[in-house]
Amino acid sequence: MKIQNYINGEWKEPSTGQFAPVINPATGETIAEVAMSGPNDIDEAVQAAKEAQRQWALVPAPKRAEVLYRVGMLLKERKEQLARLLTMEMGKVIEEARGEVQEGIDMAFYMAGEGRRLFGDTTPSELKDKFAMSVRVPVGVVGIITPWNFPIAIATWKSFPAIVAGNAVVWKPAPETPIMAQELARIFEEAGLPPGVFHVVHGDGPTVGNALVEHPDVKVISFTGSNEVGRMIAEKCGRLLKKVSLEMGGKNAVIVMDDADLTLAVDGIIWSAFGTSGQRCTACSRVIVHERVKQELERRLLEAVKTLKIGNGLDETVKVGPVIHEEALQKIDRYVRIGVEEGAKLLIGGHRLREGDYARGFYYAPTIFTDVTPNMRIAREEIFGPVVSIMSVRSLDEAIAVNNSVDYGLSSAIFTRDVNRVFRAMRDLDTGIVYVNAGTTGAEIHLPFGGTKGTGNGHRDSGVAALDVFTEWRSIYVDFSGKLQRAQIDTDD
Ligand SMILES: NC(=O)c1ccc[n+]([C@@H]2O[C@H](COP(=O)([O-])OP(=O)(O)OC[C@H]3O[C@@H](n4cnc5c(N)ncnc54)[C@H](O)[C@@H]3O)[C@@H](O)[C@H]2O)c1
Repeated sequence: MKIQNYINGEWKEPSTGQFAPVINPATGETIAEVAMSGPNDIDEAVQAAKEAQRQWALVPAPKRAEVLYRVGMLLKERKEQLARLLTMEMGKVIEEARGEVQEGIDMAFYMAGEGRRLFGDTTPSELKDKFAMSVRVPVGVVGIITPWNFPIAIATWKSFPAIVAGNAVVWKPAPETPIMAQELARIFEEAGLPPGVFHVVHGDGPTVGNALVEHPDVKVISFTGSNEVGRMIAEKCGRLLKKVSLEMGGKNAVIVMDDADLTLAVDGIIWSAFGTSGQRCTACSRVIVHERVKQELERRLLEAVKTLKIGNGLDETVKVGPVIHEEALQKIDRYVRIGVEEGAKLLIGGHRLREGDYARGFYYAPTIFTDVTPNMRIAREEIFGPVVSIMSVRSLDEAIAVNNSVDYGLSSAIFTRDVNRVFRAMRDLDTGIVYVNAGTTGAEIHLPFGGTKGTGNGHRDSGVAALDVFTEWRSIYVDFSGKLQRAQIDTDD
């Protein structure tokens, strides 16, 4: 399968004529080839998007929303087929792949509903016979740049609100996972989205991603990915005075207090630490446990990890799939060596899996460190693999301080039965998402998604908050007095 760009409603060869292999991480096999485009392809897509956007913005929003309803229905019909393709290109287990497609379905219906809202504000004017309101208007052409770990969900979080708000979209997916991008473009086409409103240009970050960021006709960049790349993009957008929304990494912690339901805590930790092989921005990579229950929690975690079946995610009984590629495996392994050198104690795992069926894919054993201290690198830096570090504390105050001591602020969780502790945690955990008696993953699409500190720059994906990224506020004053009324001057006082 040769994956082309989708520009102005047509499938096109990249101007470079170049393609790169797409590898199934479970088997190491090449399953497709993806276009490696150049800046010219971005320019062509942006010019077409600019043209199409003018007409699209004139379509009433409830009519724009009807396209999203049809997109939602098509995603629903094809859920199983899409989930299987997703598992093949990205590696996550089939159950999670179905969940990811479901996020897209939910987002389609939710944002279709926004087509009949897109609420503005009316407010009294300070002058007589004058009407004041503010309305959302589209920004124009939106550039979307996404990572490989959620190849379809993140694109739906960004493109659906952008499109319902009347923008056109140029999307650069991660080169590791182009198949989902191809499928989403096909679905938009079948749903009747006019040509030119949605484009996909494949390629690498420094060439194609950068061309999108720097293009003068792209008014907003919505980026999800690593902190290093996000910072670089933010610097460029700062110089260009371009609006940019950044969703980046996490170093998310589960706090387990001494009154916690430990069975539930173990389930929550295992699911959020080893689901998607730890390759979620919200993955649990730290456990902050009260010293009184540390030993018991460790014993139960060890037992649970031993039952996890690792392998090809297409097998329904597999719970942990491969990681994305060799480079990721090496990075994870480097961090494990660092942890050992820093003096952390390896409870389980800490090595690649190479034997038998694992020989050709990219597998890492679920890994738990204990006796980790908050200043160690494995407790501070994002590893993005199935590695979790246990730290012990003596109080809730200390747990909150340790949670908040890292540079990231995406997600956190607390297990406790004490309502006072729950409300303290809800107030004081410095993360964009807080879970009570659940793991650090599991966001729902109608709530804002994003984080504080090094995780982002204050914007949010999902929920109504996403519309703030893809619209501008326009304040409108209508004076029906028939005379010139000067604000702040022609008042009665
Ligand atoms: N907070 C969130 O919502 C969220 C969600 C998922 C993943 N992530 C983060 O994503 C990271 C993993 O994904 P990744 O390895 O694909 O990230 P990455 O930053 O390497 O790549 C993300 C995207 O940026 C592009 N890119 C790379 N260099 C670029 C450049 N110079 N200019 C423009 N674009 C460029 C890539 O091609 C890719 O499409 C992790 O750090 C993870 O935490 C965050």
